Amino acid sequence: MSFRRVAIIGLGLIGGSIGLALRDDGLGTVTTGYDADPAVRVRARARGLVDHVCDDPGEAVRGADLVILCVPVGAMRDAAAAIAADLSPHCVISDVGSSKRTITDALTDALPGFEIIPAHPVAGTEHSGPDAGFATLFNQRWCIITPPPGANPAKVAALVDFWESLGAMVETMDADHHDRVLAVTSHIPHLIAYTIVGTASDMETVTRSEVIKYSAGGFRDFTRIAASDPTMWRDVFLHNRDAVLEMLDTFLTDLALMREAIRAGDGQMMFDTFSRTRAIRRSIVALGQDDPRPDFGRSDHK
Ligand SMILES: NC(=O)c1ccc[n+]([C@@H]2O[C@H](COP(=O)([O-])OP(=O)(O)OC[C@H]3O[C@@H](n4cnc5c(N)ncnc54)[C@H](O)[C@@H]3O)[C@@H](O)[C@H]2O)c1
Ligand SMILES: O=C(O)C(=O)C[C@]1(C(=O)O)C=C[C@@H](O)C=C1
Repeated sequence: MSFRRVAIIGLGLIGGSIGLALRDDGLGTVTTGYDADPAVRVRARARGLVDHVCDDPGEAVRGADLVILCVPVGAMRDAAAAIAADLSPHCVISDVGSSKRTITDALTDALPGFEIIPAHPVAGTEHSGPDAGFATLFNQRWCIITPPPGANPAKVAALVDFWESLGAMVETMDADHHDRVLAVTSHIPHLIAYTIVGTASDMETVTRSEVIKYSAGGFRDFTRIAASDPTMWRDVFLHNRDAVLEMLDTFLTDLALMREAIRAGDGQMMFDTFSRTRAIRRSIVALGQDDPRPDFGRSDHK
């Protein structure tokens, strides 16, 4: 089976990118969309993010065989409740949220009896909103699908095909495992970036102008990540709390070891750690999995 009519709820970076990618896929998929913010709907129409931008969530999902919720993690339950009465009984409900356990539970509660197959494209930028999306966002990027136990295998396979048709590489895993992995690879890195940029700008001995003036190197890379959407990231930390706290404890233990090495002048410990992490970066690049976007991975990106 393949999805002929796709409804996108939330027309920001991720929803808009899905719409644009579907427009370009040549498969003739009909797309509809809705966003709670009227100004976003205006921009979505102007950019042609979907074939039909609706002013009502129910109208957007009527007749759809795939509905993808592309709203902040904390808005998933309300977005699901708003479409419940208008869904076709056969349709698949999915999402793109950055954490998976609490979303799976919220969607199962809000939409009893529907086929819910959560997903997370591990692709994004620090930009958000309807003008931020682009059709190639998912090319060669992972999309993790977390089918709940008992999910219909044919519908899971159709969702895998759907994401592959957008250019993504797909992996399936359990929602709790997803949340622990992403806590380390995405959520804590964002927390570190938000914190270090905040720390630097708060320091009394480093004026704001010095922070800006000398931010050409590593700090500049942190500022890109720390510019990510505050609503999105607040929700991620509220909803992936347990996994983030667990991984944060491990990170803080390692940071304390590093602090002790610096205090004790243990150059060998630092050299060994930095050599190990350099090897990790080099293996990512060798696998061709550093960022394929042409303007990323350079020190002069915006
Ligand atoms: N930004 C990233 O890098 C990235 C990557 C992968 C997944 N995600 C996930 O994708 C989701 C969307 O993120 P984004 O970056 O596209 O955010 P965004 O801010 O660009 O877009 C979200 C849109 O949802 C709309 N919205 C909010 N509540 C709504 C509701 N109840 N009904 C309808 N519309 C509603 C907002 O008006 C906004 O336009 C989030 O769950 C996020 O965790 C983000
Ligand atoms: O490239 C970026 O700007 C991102 O932060 C994208 C990123 C990530 O951490 O990799 C951010 C959150 C998502 O849920 C998925 C992707």
